[in-house]
Amino acid sequence: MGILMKGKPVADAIKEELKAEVQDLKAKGIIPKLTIVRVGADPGDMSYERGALKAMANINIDTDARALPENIEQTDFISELEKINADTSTHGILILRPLPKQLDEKVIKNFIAPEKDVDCFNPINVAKVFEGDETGFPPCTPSAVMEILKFYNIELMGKNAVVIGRSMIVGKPAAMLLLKEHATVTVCHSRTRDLPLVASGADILVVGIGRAKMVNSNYIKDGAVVIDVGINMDEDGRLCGDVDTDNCINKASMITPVPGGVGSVTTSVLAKHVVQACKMQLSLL
Ligand SMILES: NC(=O)C1=CN([C@@H]2O[C@H](COP(=O)(O)OP(=O)(O)OC[C@H]3O[C@@H](n4cnc5c(N)ncnc54)[C@H](OP(=O)(O)O)[C@@H]3O)[C@@H](O)[C@H]2O)C=CC1
Ligand SMILES: Nc1nc(=O)c2c([nH]1)NC[C@@H]1CN(c3ccc(C(=O)N[C@@H](CCC(=O)O)C(=O)O)cc3)C=[N+]21
Repeated sequence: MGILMKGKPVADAIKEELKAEVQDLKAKGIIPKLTIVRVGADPGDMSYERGALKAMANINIDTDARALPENIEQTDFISELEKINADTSTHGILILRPLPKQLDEKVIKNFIAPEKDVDCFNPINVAKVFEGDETGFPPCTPSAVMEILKFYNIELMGKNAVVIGRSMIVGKPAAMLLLKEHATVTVCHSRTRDLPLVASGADILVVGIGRAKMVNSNYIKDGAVVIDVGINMDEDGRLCGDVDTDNCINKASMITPVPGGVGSVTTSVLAKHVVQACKMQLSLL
């Protein structure tokens, strides 16, 4: 029987460390601040925003949540963004994505100030993650994956890691972060042939697909460590991952649940990035 790797103790450990750091900053008259930019009212965006605001309040990080109209034009969006870039009281900016289609992410990504870009939208930060340069912020979700692996003492050096999914927010950066820790990384996607065969070669399997419970025990090597990044709704409208946990728990040695796994660590990582951004901007790092 495999062990569930819950996110809460990981999130709590990150938060405790941050609270002390934020207190030290406060003594210097500095309060880190995150500005969240949301366009429209997508339920996924709203739930992430709620979680983020709660996490920041808990750590005493200031927040400013901007809700922009669904039909905002690109020039107006960019001028809003430039104002936030220029506002020295805000240290981190989270733009909830994906943006509606009139807003071209390929253009907008270049406008977010790289030093405030706490979720890796700007290509400068993408390049830093690719290089393994820790002055750049990886996206919070794959960082949360790495925090969980570290917390549960999962050895990565020389291990076979398979990532299913190649998006810029989950799969690709997760692959780069695993590579930095000396895992041998394979990245799979919708065109991968015989996915169960490739996945079952993994000592560590990271799944970020967006297909409810797609990954079953045929994808799992005996004793594998499984990280489920997926956030989906099942037939009964309940939150579930991309991994069929009940089906895999006897084969895997360790597995993250959904809810209560990666998603519950993501907002703590976001807070960590905001504090780091604040310190960098004030030359305290
Ligand atoms: N926990 C958290 O904090 C977060 C969780 N998520 C969740 O993670 C999941 C992935 O999100 P995201 O990366 O944004 O999604 P995307 O839709 O951007 O990417 C999905 C990836 O999965 C691949 N894929 C889709 N279907 C299959 C299949 N049948 N077999 C193999 N590969 C497949 C796609 O391949 P191809 O490239 O070939 O199309 C693509 O690379 C979602 O469930 C999302 O809700 C996302 C962000 C944060
Ligand atoms: N730039 C950007 N980055 C994102 O990471 C991003 C985004 N935009 N837009 C919206 C989606 C959606 N998303 C969620 C993450 C976790 C839960 C979630 O439910 N998490 C917890 C429960 C709540 C909690 O404990 O905070 C869990 O998995 O148990 C929901 C939604 C991130 N996203």
